[in-house]
Amino acid sequence: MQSVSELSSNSHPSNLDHITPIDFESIKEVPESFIWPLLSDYPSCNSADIEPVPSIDLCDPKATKLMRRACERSGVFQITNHGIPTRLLHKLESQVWRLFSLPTGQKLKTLRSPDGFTGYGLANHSSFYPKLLWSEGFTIFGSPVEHARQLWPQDYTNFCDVIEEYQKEMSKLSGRLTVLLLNSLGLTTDDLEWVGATGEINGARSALRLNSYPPCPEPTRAMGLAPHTDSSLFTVIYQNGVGWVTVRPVTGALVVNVGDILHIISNGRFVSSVHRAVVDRAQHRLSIAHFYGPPVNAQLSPAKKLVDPPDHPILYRTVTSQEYLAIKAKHFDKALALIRHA
Ligand SMILES: C=C1C[C@]23C[C@H]1CC[C@H]2[C@@]12CCC[C@@](C)(C(=O)O1)[C@H]2[C@@H]3C(=O)O
Ligand SMILES: O=C(O)CCC(=O)C(=O)O
Ligand SMILES: [Fe+2]
Repeated sequence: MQSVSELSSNSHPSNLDHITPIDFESIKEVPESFIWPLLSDYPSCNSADIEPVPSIDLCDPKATKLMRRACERSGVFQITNHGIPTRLLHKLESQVWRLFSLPTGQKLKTLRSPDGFTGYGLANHSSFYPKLLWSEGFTIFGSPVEHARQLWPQDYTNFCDVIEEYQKEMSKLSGRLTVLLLNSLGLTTDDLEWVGATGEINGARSALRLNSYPPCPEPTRAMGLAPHTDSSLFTVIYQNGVGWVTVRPVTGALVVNVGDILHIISNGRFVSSVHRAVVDRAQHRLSIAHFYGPPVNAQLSPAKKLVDPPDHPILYRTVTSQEYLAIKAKHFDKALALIRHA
């Protein structure tokens, strides 16, 4: 995969093009602005050379050991026995279809603002790339009721109820995952002042990102989401099929990837996985990503137990979550380098 800097340009046009998805209903061919430099990492037809992402059963007594190995190697794994009801996943998927199949004009009523996050639009990292993303998305922080009322003035409660139920389930699952991931580092929840005993984060800054990747006539030349790492502690993703370059979906499984913040807390031991989303000629792919993150005022620094010079020097200086998000929003893939410990 090309490095992010190879793909990105010096100029960062922040015009509306990098916020407003195209009208996929009327488009018949891929405009030049969506054709990326030849991508060397499009999933090859033979899946033999695709390193399988480990699938971990959360009830397996070896779960923490398997997680540690996956997080040290790639920063991504799939989970089964996660306890999220299948009928909820199906209800969620049908609400997400319902949103993205609205007429473009209707969706554009909730277009996110240039320096905002919530609402309809291209992923924020689009502005770091000269080419445009073949995708559309919708970001939710807390309740989506304001935007839902604009999308469905007469009938918005179903959407809000399903989103709320999913957010509650994701918070519980994220608490379980936090305990397991900290244990896999030899840490407990006491090592992080902003995490409760069962892994829940008081005042968590969590977000839901709904992603839609319509069928694309030139799937090997377009980009669904450009290479990036997530700024979360970790992200839990439900996908309806097709899958990433290395992640072939196991039905019913959820994908977990390590975010920048867990990478910092692990003092660099866990990989914050660079990932991207591919598109397909025939399939319309959806994914729902839940970003689990600390409160904005949380002090982020490598856990003391993991700093042990000279073999394990401290890699990052302390920043608040808010400071890190601001550095990431401005400097994107250079954010971690900018907070390296002198
Ligand atoms: C809570 C988050 C996390 C965000 C910003 C905000 C809402 C949308 C998320 C994403 C989703 C798509 C990739 C990414 C890189 C992007 O551009 O928008 C993510 C970003 C981040 O993880 O930094
Ligand atoms: O669509 C996917 O599977 C990737 C989503 C993602 O990486 C994101 O929303 O940050
Ligand atoms: Fe991501």
